[in-house]
Amino acid sequence: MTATLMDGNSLRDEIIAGLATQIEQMGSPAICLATVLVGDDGPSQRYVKSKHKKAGEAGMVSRHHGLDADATQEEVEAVVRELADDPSVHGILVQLPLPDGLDPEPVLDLIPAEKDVDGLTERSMGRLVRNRPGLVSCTPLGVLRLLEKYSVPTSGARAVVVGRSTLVGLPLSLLLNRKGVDATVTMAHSRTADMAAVVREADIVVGAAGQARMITADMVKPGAAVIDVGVSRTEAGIVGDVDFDAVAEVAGWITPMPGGTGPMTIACLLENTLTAARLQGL
Ligand SMILES: Nc1nc(=O)c2c([nH]1)NC[C@@H]1CN(c3ccc(C(=O)N[C@@H](CCC(=O)O)C(=O)O)cc3)C=[N+]21
Repeated sequence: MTATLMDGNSLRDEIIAGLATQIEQMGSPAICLATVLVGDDGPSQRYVKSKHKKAGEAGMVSRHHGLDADATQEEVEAVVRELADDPSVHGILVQLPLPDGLDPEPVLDLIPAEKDVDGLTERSMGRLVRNRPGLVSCTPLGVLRLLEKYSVPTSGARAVVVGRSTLVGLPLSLLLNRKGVDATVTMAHSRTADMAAVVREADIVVGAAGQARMITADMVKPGAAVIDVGVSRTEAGIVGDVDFDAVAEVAGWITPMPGGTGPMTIACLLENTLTAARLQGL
């Protein structure tokens, strides 16, 4: 393998240790992250569990609200409303997707901007677009931290983000385009014509489409940084958007999967929770 491995696990540990120190210096206030999970999806339960474990390591407290898969819209909204009104809760994360039949939009609308540790509400997304300070989606933040940590040049670089989800692709494109990061960003998606040619232009490629191993070695410019955010469930387990083994022979940097952007998402969620607590006057 020729590419430098971008190790999300070790950077996560570093970030969490830093958070623990900061919280200790604040006098160890009870900073609380609340998660809401509807249904009994296995992987979602695992992610949520891991979020709670890491919150503890950062010196935070956490709360979980699990609802049955057949919970009604009103029941889900009641839980979120209660957390929104509870001054001892600083961050609220509603695990997406919600089961079929539930509309996420009115649920997310109930999260106050200062508790929106996922950066998904209209207020948070609006602030991001308008370049105002606010909470930003954790996975895109994690991608930026990895690029920074490994000194991947971004200014003037061509970045191609494959996937346009509101959770990852869209906010990440905006962040890469920001002053200070200064990449030239292309948002590619399922209707992009000649995807291979578009990706081949990129100095930074982010796979965030959820299409198993769609980014192949022939699509990658030698020396490019390749970041895998994709999560596809296959019979062989969870598979990323990047054809890792072959791409690692071409790329300059590459994230492993697992061990790349997943752990970074959790680290940045906790970072956002501390920011949220401070926004609330802690
Ligand atoms: N409102 C909301 N916010 C989210 O941030 C959110 C969400 N909904 N829905 C689902 C996705 C997925 N997600 C992951 C988090 C951590 C890992 C992670 O830590 N993965 C480990 C492996 C874990 C395993 O193998 O199960 C790794 O990549 O090393 C993966 C995926 C957050 N998401």
